[in-house]
Amino acid sequence: MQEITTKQIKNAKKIGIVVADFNSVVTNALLKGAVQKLQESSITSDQILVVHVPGALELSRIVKKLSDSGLVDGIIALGAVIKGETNHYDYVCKETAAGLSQVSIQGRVPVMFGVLTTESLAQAIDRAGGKSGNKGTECASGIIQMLSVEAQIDSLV
Ligand SMILES: Nc1c(NC[C@H](O)[C@H](O)[C@H](O)CO)[nH]c(=O)[nH]c1=O
Ligand SMILES: CC(=O)[C@@H](O)COP(=O)(O)O
Repeated sequence: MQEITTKQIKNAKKIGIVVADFNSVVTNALLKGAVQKLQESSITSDQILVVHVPGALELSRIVKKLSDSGLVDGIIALGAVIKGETNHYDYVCKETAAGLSQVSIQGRVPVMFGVLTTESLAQAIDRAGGKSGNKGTECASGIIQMLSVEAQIDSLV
């Protein structure tokens, strides 16, 4: 049985991080966690490109543009969608998830879904470096794994 396992990425890869500024107290914490984890994985600052967008709904368009550009080898999309009084939350969550998933599956590079979708600000804070971890850190680990796995598959072709 041949198994493709997670390894450090070999070649100098560039990672794009597209971050929504809506709920920036939370999304900046996600960004910090992602950058810190990438640097712990030997990714230098020169290999990281950070792009800001207004809100979660704008992530998909810019992630696709960045994916198509050839500037990066993988992308982390970060956002924080927090439920309000109306059902607008449902639309923002659904369309953001669908858009990013489409870009990841059909686009040039893998995209990690680092968009929190929570019932409250407290829940979001817990997941941006609080007691429930940091979704940005998780996505940084994930993109490293994806780049390694994809490179290993390519080497078998
Ligand atoms: N309510 C949240 C939003 N709403 C804004 C949308 O994402 C979008 O920017 C607007 O509809 C204009 O197109 N965005 C978040 O990221 N988080 C929210 O909680
Ligand atoms: C997720 C949202 O769009 C939300 O913040 C909007 O708040 P509201 O439903 O109270 O208008």
